[in-house]
Amino acid sequence: MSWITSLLTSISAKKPRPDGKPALTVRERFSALKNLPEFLRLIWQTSPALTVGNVGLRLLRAALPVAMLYVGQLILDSVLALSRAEYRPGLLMPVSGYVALEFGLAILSDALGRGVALLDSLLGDLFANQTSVRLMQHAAELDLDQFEDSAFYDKLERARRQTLSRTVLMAQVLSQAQDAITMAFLAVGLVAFNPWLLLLLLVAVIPAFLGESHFNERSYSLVHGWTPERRELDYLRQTGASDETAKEVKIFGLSQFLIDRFKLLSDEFYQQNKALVIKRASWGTFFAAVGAAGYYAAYVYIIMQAVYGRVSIGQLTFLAGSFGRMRGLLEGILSRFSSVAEGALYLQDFFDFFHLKPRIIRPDATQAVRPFPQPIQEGFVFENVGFKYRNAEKWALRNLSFQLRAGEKLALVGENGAGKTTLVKLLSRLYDPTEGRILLDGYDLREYDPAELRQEIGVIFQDFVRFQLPAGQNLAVGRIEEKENQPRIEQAAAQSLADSVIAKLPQGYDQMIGRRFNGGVDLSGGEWQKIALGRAYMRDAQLLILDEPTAALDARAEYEVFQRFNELTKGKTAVLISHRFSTVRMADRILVVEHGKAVEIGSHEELLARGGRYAELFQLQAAGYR
Ligand SMILES: Nc1ncnc2c1ncn2[C@@H]1O[C@H](COP(=O)(O)OP(=O)(O)OP(=O)(O)O)[C@@H](O)[C@H]1O
Repeated sequence: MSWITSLLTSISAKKPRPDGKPALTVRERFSALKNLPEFLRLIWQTSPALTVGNVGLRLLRAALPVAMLYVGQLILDSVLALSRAEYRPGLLMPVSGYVALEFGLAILSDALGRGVALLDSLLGDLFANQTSVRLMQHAAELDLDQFEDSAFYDKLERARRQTLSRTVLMAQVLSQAQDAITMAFLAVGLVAFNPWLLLLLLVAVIPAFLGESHFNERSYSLVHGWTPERRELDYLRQTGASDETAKEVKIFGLSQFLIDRFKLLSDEFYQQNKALVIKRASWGTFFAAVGAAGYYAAYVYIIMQAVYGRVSIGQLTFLAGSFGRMRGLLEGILSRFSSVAEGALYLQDFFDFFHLKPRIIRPDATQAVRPFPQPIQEGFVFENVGFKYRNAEKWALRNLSFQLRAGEKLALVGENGAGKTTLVKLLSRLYDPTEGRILLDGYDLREYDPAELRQEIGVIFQDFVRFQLPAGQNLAVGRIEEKENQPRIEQAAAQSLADSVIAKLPQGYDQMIGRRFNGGVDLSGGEWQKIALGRAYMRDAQLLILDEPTAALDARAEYEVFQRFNELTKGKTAVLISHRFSTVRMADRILVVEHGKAVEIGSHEELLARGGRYAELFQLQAAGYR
């Protein structure tokens, strides 16, 4: 009897999951089902008409099996009666009527089955599309720092992967209801004959159900625990073969390194999964045999009843057919139940992602939202601002105080990692300070609507995005509402010197740039930078921020860009980050940042005269040119 002990241990043991957490209990598995109503509501919202149609067809279909079995019984009994009677004309009439009825039911059943499959697939596609859109919308609302958290990525990843499999869950939940109704119809006949048969059925099927749900939970845990590694696998696959990485992968001969890592991870997953699926298949075979034994016991019982003449041959086929179908249905319902429960566990991840809330939002209804000043009067004041990145030990900025006056051009200088880009991110409220505050015209930046603030700020980051879009649209992303406004796009291109780049493209503003898509043309680093700069000019922003906007430009282009920048931003506030002192010195004032603190602020001349940090850095660079 050791196999029974082993089965029971295997099913009831609370083995740790691969992610280190204990295995889910039956109660936890059931409690995941609470996600289903919300899920059904989402399906209903996708298309009420398709949902009603789907449920209606399934209800009709649910009644068909019992009707067909019953007509089968009538046919058989009348044929047997006929075979015993003398032939008389007209005697065949009822039989042919029954056969015609069964034929009609068979056609109807097929048509309904196809109708259900069609509505399932239409509803499923719509649901997947709408979910992807919701996913993108929600991701767009979240804060930048949430994107920098790897736990967040795991959630996003799981939510993404589940968009498609949710449509399978939908079909499963609906089939579950349909089969339950069919079972109820069939059960009526079976209970009338002998209620104990129903019990036998349950006993035969329940071990299979427990086994299934146990293995479903194990496989959920395996997949769940492996999310970070699966993200890494995707990353390795992408890095090993993509246009963006091909150059360095080749030059540094990295492909074997990437392949080895991929193999190591994927083999490990394969081994763990293999062990699980083999166990699952073995137990599955055993449980199926238990189910079959129950079925044949009942079958023998019904046959005996027919032999003793307690039921007719027609009833024998009806009962045996009902029992067989019920076994199939019950097995289906129970095993689907565990995969529905598994789906519901995955739904938890899906809803978890949607429950993530951004923190940088419009002030709530109890506080008045301060209108953005038109124009800015005093400017921005940093008061003892400190900022620490999520999961970072070190402060990126600390005790930072200075004023960015309205209408001035302020340059930020400092060594790598000093905190310049971080300062700019706080100014544009991609993050909020961990300590201290930033004031705009005397009020905390948090009192303004972040969306309005971002409209008034134009930022071009050093790691700006090279959108795989036509040249014109690549500029228009600076103000996407104006994407059809060709004169405006051309003007921005002229201001940022991107016009000469675009003039060389075979299809001008319509030329796809970047190599990802057909016919795309790639640009040089400096050419991309000119396009990105054009985005800043697309905006009507009161504050322009350029984070190393000219690092890839040649000396002449850089000089020209800044001449223009000064003319074009007259009266506007601007922040420039640059390591080139030829650029920096054009600013009205210069702020020197060191280890997250402001160490000096003043004009080029003032700072040189002071002979401090700026003067030292300036001399250092100037010496290189002598
Ligand atoms: N997303 C992030 N998560 C954690 N730490 C970060 C993040 N971004 C920057 N840091 C850290 O914050 C500090 C300041 O970085 P920041 O990018 O502001 O420097 P920077 O002055 O702009 O440097 P560079 O001249 O190299 O562009 C650095 O120590 C950096 O490692």
